[in-house]
Amino acid sequence: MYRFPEVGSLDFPKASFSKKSMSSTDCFLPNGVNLEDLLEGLRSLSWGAADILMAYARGSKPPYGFPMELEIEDNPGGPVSAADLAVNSWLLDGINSKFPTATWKLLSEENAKEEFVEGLSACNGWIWILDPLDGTKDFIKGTGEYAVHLALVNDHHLKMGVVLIPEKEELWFGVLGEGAWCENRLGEKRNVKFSNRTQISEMILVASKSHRDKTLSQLMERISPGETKGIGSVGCKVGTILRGEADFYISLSGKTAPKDWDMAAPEAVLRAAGGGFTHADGRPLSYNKDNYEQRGCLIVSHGKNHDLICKLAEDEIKKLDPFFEI
Ligand SMILES: Nc1ncnc2c1ncn2[C@@H]1O[C@H](COP(=O)(O)O)[C@@H](OP(=O)(O)O)[C@H]1O
Ligand SMILES: [Mg+2]
Repeated sequence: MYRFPEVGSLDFPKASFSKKSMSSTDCFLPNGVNLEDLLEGLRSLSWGAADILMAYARGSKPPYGFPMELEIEDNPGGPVSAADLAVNSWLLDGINSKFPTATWKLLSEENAKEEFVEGLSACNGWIWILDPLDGTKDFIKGTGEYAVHLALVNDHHLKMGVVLIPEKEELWFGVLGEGAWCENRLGEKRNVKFSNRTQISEMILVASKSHRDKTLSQLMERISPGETKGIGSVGCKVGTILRGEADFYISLSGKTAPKDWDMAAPEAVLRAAGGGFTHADGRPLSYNKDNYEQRGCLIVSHGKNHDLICKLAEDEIKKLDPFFEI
């Protein structure tokens, strides 16, 4: 049986997807789950989610009986809209009904509070980590920079991820150790296309627009890339790297931190494609632990000079804040 590499091991598997190379027999999945059926189920759930979100984004009636009104609740952890809640229930119900016998648990940004009480954060075994709407602030503003994340984790290690970017008609899949690819609504596939830029002075850095404190701004300035772009949603930022439009992304926690559901699926797709996704000291991320926070300085890149970017970021952050926990 094929064993997937551990999270964080930068062994750069092949970047392209070949259907021939992937069979349901050599893929390590929960008992009774077949890879082809899983991919098919994820395709229909994802495009259904795209229909719901795009309807809300355009002010038209969402399908599947979800309410028309885009109500928005302002919470300390960020806004939650009717679109977040609709896609949350679409995904949770959909996974349960498509795979009724699978022995996995379901954790999503929207059910995390209840599940945390039940101790799901510490659970071993199979678990889906879902972000029904990543980039809610951008969704509300209407920039189109929003995504849906689904990641499958076993014993705290990533196995596969799906990142849907509705406004670009892109459905990215990544199976660790197998490869990553993009599909459109017709199921037409294309490969990841990383850029060839490796000189920091010509590389393009993407970062959050709405979570950019003084330390992150100073760090970005000190790293001094060729260009810097502010993009909403972690999935959309990683999408720019997968398309070769950008080269690396830096996430820095401050008073708040991104969570498992922000990082898990984008990491799975990027690493399955051969990219790098680590803390600046090279440590891998680990999922569904304690409070689901992904604190520290995270470096996400096309993988061609990941160690160099990490070293530079680590040195600079130590100068800016010697107490920062990388
Ligand atoms: N420093 C931080 N603190 C809290 N959340 C963060 C964060 N950086 C990123 N995120 C989360 O990551 C997602 C993308 O953020 P951004 O667009 O700023 O990069 C958002 O998720 P949600 O939209 O799912 O809440 C946001 O809440
Ligand atoms: Mg999110």
